[in-house]
Amino acid sequence: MAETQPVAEFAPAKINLTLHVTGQRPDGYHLLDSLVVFADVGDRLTLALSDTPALNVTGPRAEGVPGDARNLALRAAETAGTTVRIALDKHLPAAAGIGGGSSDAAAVLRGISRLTGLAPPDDTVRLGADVPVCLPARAARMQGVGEIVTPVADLPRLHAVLVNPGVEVATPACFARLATRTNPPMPDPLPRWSGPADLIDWLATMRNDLEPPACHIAPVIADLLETLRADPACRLARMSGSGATCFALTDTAAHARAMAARLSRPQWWVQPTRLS
Ligand SMILES: C[C@@](CO)(OP(=O)(O)O)[C@H](O)COP(=O)(O)OP(=O)(O)OC[C@H]1O[C@@H](n2ccc(N)nc2=O)[C@H](O)[C@@H]1O
Ligand SMILES: Nc1ncnc2c1ncn2[C@@H]1O[C@H](COP(=O)(O)OP(=O)(O)O)[C@@H](O)[C@H]1O
Repeated sequence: MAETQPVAEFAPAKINLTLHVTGQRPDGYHLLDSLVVFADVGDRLTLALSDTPALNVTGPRAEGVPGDARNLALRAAETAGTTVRIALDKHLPAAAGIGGGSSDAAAVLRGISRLTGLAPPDDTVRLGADVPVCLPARAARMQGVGEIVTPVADLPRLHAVLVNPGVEVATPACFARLATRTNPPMPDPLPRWSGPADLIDWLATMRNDLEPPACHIAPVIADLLETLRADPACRLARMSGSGATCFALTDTAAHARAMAARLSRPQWWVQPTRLS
């Protein structure tokens, strides 16, 4: 098969504004209720249909990312029953609670759909719990173990700083340390927020249930959250996913940029961003 013209896809960082763990299935997977948004920072992929699968990982965060069949980008193509050549320009820290691998997998599935004209496979949760929500990459409520994705229309756009303190937290270890597995869900239906300030006030009454276990596993996360909350521009600080990346919400883009400059540390990944 002659290679097709490559298509480009952006794989944005996934942020769990809330992450409520509401139960556990008999197979051990946890039931979640999470308000998920996407950042304007992320990985960049190009892919083309080809005879043999290939993956080239480059970019500032390429180190340590598997370049072989373990990579979720290649596994996504396999799930779609397609052979592609993928160039992955990695900007997101891995194993960081911002769904880098899942967002790459979703970007591959979107790219393959554009190349073949076929719809993505149904059962994408098998690739990873975050893949279904990363497929549309739009603000959504995520439930079940990740397979139930309900778009949230008109979510006010937020300004934020993302900070990863340079430690990896293993997702299973984080779930395993939960004190309780049956915690209250978010309200149903979700409220309609009048604007960013209203949304932030409401978020302050919600939770990330994985934050206490992650802080126990990696106390540097608790220190980071304390630093974020002490900053004059911070309206709300919380961890995303199973960590260790945390986000601080600010009133304006200028505040996010100024806060990011104040937070610069050698081992930290710090990004001002917009979430929507
Ligand atoms: C916690 C979340 C929240 O969005 O984000 P991350 O921290 O990964 O970004 C996700 O549910 C993670 O998604 P993902 O990383 O794709 O999960 P998977 O590969 O399917 O699962 C990794 C491991 O996490 C645990 N797991 C994951 C999802 C879930 N609903 N219940 C679980 O108990 C299981 O121990 C599983 O073996
Ligand atoms: N494309 C990818 N990018 C990053 N990590 C990947 C990728 N494919 C597989 N992995 C593996 O998946 C693990 C989880 O990565 P990632 O999806 O970034 O984290 P998280 O689930 O915490 O958001 C990493 O430890 C890495 O070895």
